[in-house]
Amino acid sequence: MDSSAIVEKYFPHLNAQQKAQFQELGNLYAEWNEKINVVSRKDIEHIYEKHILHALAIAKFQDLSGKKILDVGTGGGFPGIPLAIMFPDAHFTLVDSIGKKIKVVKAVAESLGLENVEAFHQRAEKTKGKFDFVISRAVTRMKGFIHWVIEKVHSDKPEENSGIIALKGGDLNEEMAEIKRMYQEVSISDYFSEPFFETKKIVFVPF
Ligand SMILES: C[S@@+](CC[C@H](N)C(=O)[O-])C[C@H]1O[C@@H](n2cnc3c(N)ncnc32)[C@H](O)[C@@H]1O
Repeated sequence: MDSSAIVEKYFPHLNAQQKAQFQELGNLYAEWNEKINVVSRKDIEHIYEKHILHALAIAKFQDLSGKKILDVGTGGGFPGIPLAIMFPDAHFTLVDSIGKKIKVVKAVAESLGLENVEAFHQRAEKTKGKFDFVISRAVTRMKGFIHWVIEKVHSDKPEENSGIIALKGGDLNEEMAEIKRMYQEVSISDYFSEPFFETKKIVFVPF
């Protein structure tokens, strides 16, 4: 398995607790993935690069300190769990429509002592509450996603960012042409130099 060194390379100011949590995270997913498949078997070797660091691209794009975040279709906890380690004073609600994946999320959060994570076996459409940001990776096309979450995004401070932050790959022109809203697209290779990120993007839809 690759190691948390790749996280420390791009986030040199982690405290001792965060370093320990990131170090443990790979082991926890390796163990849980034997029982419940949350990342593909071949990807577990590259979990730090392809899942953990990928999730943390959102931390490079947006400071989430103090924010309320909803991770829709979190699967085993991506991008929510790595971001919850990175932003201990932000609150994360993670939902997925598959119960056994949420079981993994809860177990991982508990093992790490993450007190800023709640996880629910729930469809996005049924999730209640208001959030500063809704985040996701690999769930559905943006048009349908906006429909699911439009009522759930709010901002107390209009001068600060709020909206959807999605991790996406490849050519997004066709998908994003379906939406009528303004959006911003950022290449993750602006932050991370590994070839894996060459085709990866962050899409921000402000609300
Ligand atoms: C390809 S997986 C991605 C999981 C995770 N975000 C990741 O990147 O590893 C898509 C996930 O979205 C979940 N999902 C799909 N539609 C959903 C919905 N309407 N509400 C909640 N979760 C949903 C699926 O159960 C699945 O776990």
